Amino acid sequence: MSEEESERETKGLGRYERFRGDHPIVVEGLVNRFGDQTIHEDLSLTVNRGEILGVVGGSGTGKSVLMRSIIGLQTPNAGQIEVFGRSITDAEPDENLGLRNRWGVLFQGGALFSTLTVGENVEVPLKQFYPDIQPQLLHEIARYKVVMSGLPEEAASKYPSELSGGMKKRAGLARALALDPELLFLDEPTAGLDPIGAAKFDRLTRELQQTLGLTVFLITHDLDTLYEICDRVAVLADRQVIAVGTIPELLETDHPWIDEYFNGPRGRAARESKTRAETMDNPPGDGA
Ligand SMILES: Nc1ncnc2c1ncn2[C@@H]1O[C@H](COP(=O)(O)OP(=O)(O)OP(=O)(O)O)[C@@H](O)[C@H]1O
Repeated sequence: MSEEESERETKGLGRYERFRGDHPIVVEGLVNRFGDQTIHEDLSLTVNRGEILGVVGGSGTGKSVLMRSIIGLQTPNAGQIEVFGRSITDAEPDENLGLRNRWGVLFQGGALFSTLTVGENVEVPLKQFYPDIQPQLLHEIARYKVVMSGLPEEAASKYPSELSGGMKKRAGLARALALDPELLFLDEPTAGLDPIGAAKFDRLTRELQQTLGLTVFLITHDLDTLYEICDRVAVLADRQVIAVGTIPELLETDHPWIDEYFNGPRGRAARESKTRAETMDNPPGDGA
């Protein structure tokens, strides 16, 4: 084995290689407890490369804790988590797995540094992973990510307090995209946005996923988002992922929470809205 091959064997993917496996995230037998409260018990989930996976569940079912476990911010009590084929759970908290620059995260609320401009916020991960980068290049990359996230270029010099809720989400997205990730984690990206802003954010997510070849792990309560852009949906309930599949597949399960969620008034409205949009795009008799 050459030196290069042996290094790859121990370190995993080289920085400029893309993950070619089918499943960038594999979670098996995950257990998370806080005191005597069990959040996850034997939870398993496999994410397919290139998909947008919606993650849903009632409040407090542990969607954010699951995301935090996958990105190594939460040490589980038991179980295995592999990201890009490397174990997150076996690693020491500070161990450099060569993975953290391969994913981007949009936390709930954006989690921007309030004393930094939007551009400077985007520069933070760039500086962390490329400490020798030239300032001019740093600014240019940051501005590019700002524009890519659907913000005007001038937004780069604004502070988070000067932005609307929707713009803050886009700024958080720009920072999540800073390092050209292969995997994007979005925690309730459309929460607090008006329906038009939410629909625009959904479209942006889909466009970015398609053009950049991203795999997206998307926690949401937004039924329209699920219908519009998610390839599959994972449902958290009873401390586990109780079902994962396309929405039609989920509708065939007879779990009461899934039934109430998708067949309740909001679920029906989202489905009808999706059907209406599809009918307008492909009117009957248009396919001849
Ligand atoms: N660091 C922590 N210490 C103690 N309990 C925690 C901690 N983090 C999360 N929890 C608890 O774990 C449970 C799951 O939290 P989590 O934020 O993952 O839920 P969620 O499904 O994302 O909820 P929501 O949809 O309301 O955002 C909650 O009861 C929460 O209080």
